[in-house]
Amino acid sequence: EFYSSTSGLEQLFSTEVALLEELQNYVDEITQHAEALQSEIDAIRVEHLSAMDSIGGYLNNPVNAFRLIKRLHSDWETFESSVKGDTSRADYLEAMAVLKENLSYPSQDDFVGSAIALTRLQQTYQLDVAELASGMLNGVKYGTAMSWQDCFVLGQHLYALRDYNHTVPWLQKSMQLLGEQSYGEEPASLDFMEAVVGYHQQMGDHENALNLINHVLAIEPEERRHLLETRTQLEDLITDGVKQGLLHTTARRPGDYHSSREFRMYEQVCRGELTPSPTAQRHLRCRLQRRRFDYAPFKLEELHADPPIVQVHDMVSQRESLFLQNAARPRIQRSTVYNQAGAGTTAAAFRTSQGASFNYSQYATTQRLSQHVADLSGLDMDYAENLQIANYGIGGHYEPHWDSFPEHHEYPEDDLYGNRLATAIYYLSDVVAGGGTAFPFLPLLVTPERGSLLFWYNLHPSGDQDFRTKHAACPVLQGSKWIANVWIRERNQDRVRPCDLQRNHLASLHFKNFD
Ligand SMILES: O=C(O)CCC(=O)C(=O)O
Ligand SMILES: [Fe+2]
Repeated sequence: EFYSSTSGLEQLFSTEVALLEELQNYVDEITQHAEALQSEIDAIRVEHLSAMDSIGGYLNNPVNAFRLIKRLHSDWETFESSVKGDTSRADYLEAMAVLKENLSYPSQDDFVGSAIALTRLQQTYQLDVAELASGMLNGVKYGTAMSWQDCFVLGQHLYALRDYNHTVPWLQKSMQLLGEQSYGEEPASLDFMEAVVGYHQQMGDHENALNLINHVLAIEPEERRHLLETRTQLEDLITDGVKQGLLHTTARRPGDYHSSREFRMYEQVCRGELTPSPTAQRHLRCRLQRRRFDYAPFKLEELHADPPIVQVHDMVSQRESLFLQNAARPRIQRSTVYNQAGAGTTAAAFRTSQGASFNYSQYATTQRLSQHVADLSGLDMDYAENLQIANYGIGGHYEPHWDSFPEHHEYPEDDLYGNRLATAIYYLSDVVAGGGTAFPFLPLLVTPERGSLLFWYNLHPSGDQDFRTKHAACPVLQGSKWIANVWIRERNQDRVRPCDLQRNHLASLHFKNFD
């Protein structure tokens, strides 16, 4: 399970704010010092300028003679000692040492995790590297463009992660951006490009290796003659269609879930490319469902007929959503981001593993969440697990899974609850882009809508797992996603879900080992 959270990033952002402030202090101090010295220099220069007309005449003036001697006797010493006595550098380093003890810093895992999240988004939503690097998402400008160094570091890490397919376009982009720099044709830049040729060669990406060599040779044909031999080799490899190198030898194994048909379907559902057929949707209705007492009826939208999946709108108010987010925020902050001294657990994480768990009785709001599900489903909430609140940041996701436990699941000895009969997910936020709940087999994509509730049964009436209910949280492309999960167990629910003695799970068995 890989979640990532925005609350972690907020902590890192404050880290950078503090670092920036300290560095600004330092720069202000040295600027002040430099300005003081500069005005001394200027004054002496003016003096010299007027002396230039006639040095003899100038020095014959006793006042000028005195001033020259006085400057050399004491002023220059003052300048020197003001440089010697400048504590700004030491002050800065000292302040930094203290800051590092107390601030949150990302770990190596966070760095790798954020690089993976970026390529996950690229993969799932088929984003264009050029667009992404320019700070655009789906044609919308979301941030600053990436530098050639950003692209290079990302490429390098993908290389280290052996994700060569993603490495290639990032290195390519990096070199293109480097070529466009004012210093792009300087020897140091060309040396760098030569080194990157090596990466492309290792990966067996002959085309990009050749392009880069040609680029370098066009700028320095004489100095880079040693590349000619490699160029010929590459040309031959391309002509002969030779496939060698890491790109080809480290291809994904056939058993890899990420290259399975099921996973590709999941990604297509996330992108909105795979949707239920009009026939399947024809009988779906929106309706108002009456409630006990005089509560407003549920605004119920049928999303899928068999297995039935409904989304109920306007269940939780904006205020309640924010209350729940704030209640969960301090508790989902995990220690994957730690401070550099290695002492603190204060900092937040890119990954929220399980989110935070709440007893329904803890707050009036959590009680209401439970009551709504009881009213809607008629199920006995005494047999529900604690409420689980989770937050996904950019790239945060949950790959396809069943909420129900498999047939041979080992329940605790004294288990009174049984399998997870039903799932209810409250969406506690809208999501700007991505972050839908995908059911790859149906194939249904549910768009998170703040305040709504998604509900379905994970088990057939026989108690067998309904394998059609496999679902996932698509990666968040933009924004932050908050949900609250309600899982209701199967015990004592017979009044609402009478047990079927027939094993009627054949309809879903096909999806058990799909691919
Ligand atoms: O976040 C979602 O949309 C789905 C979450 C989920 O499936 C789960 O937490 O089990
Ligand atoms: Fe789930």
